[in-house]
Amino acid sequence: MHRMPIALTVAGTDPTGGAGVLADSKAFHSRGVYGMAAVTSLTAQNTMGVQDVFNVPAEFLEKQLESIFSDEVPHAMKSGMVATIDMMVVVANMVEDYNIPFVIDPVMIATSGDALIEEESIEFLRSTLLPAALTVTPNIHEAEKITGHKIEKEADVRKAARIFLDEIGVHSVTIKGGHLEGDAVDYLFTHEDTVILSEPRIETSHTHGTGCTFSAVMTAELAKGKTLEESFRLAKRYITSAIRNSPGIGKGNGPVNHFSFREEQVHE
Ligand SMILES: Nc1ncnc2c1ncn2[C@@H]1O[C@H](COP(=O)(O)OP(=O)(O)O)[C@@H](O)[C@H]1O
Ligand SMILES: Cc1ncc(COP(=O)(O)O)c(N)n1
Repeated sequence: MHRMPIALTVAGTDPTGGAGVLADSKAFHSRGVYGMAAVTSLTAQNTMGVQDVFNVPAEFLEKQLESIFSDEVPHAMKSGMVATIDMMVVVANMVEDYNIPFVIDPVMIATSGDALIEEESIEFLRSTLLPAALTVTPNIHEAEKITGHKIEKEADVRKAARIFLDEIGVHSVTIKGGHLEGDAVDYLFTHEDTVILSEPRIETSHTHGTGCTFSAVMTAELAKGKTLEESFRLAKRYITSAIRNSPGIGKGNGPVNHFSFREEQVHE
């Protein structure tokens, strides 16, 4: 029997498969990791926007997590869309009980601009959930919302990182610069050092689910026992390939290709 590393995602669904648990599961699988998923919310969405959201009751999220953890403890986990404080409490309790690498993608708004979590839950996210993570992976808008500061250039990214590390008390923060101008530059800040990764910007509107996919790949690598920096570097290479080879699905902001990086490596 060959035991595979296991990664768990705690996130919402996107029935068109570009974001949320479906995207995470594809990313886990393509990295050779066995994927599990506990669903927080069902969304009715597509590449054009979010048409509706149905939040799972927090007690039922808890039941899903109990089913998983009483059977197998994953080697790493991530959270995506966690819409309410009650659901955040359930996730925070679970993380406290099991000491596994935990990546928080602080999903707040979809690429289309639609809100995905309750405004009141943001303070709870800041005070309780974020300090429990090994790393938190905000995009520029999420970093602005969490720190309360506008981010336009690298100096602002560095200031935001100080707030995450010194005031919020995160272990590390991975700030994704996909929404800034110029090259696609991402930053990993820990208390000890900073790693900056840059790739030329790809001219495309097909970036639906990039954040979900990026954090899922980091989680998959952590599940294999890779370091935070190794996981960050791999996720950057993976997402660049995934965006470059997007499958052109839908009428709006289409999804990325979760398998192109793997195919490139097979042919290397
Ligand atoms: N047009 C692009 N070209 C190349 N890389 C991109 C592009 N847009 C986003 N990325 C990369 O995709 C990842 C997700 O970033 P971002 O778009 O900032 O987050 P989110 O999907 O959460 O909004 C990051 O690694 C970012 O640098
Ligand atoms: C269920 C769900 N979770 C997350 C996102 C954000 O997606 P992105 O990765 O584009 O920020 C989404 N649109 N839907």
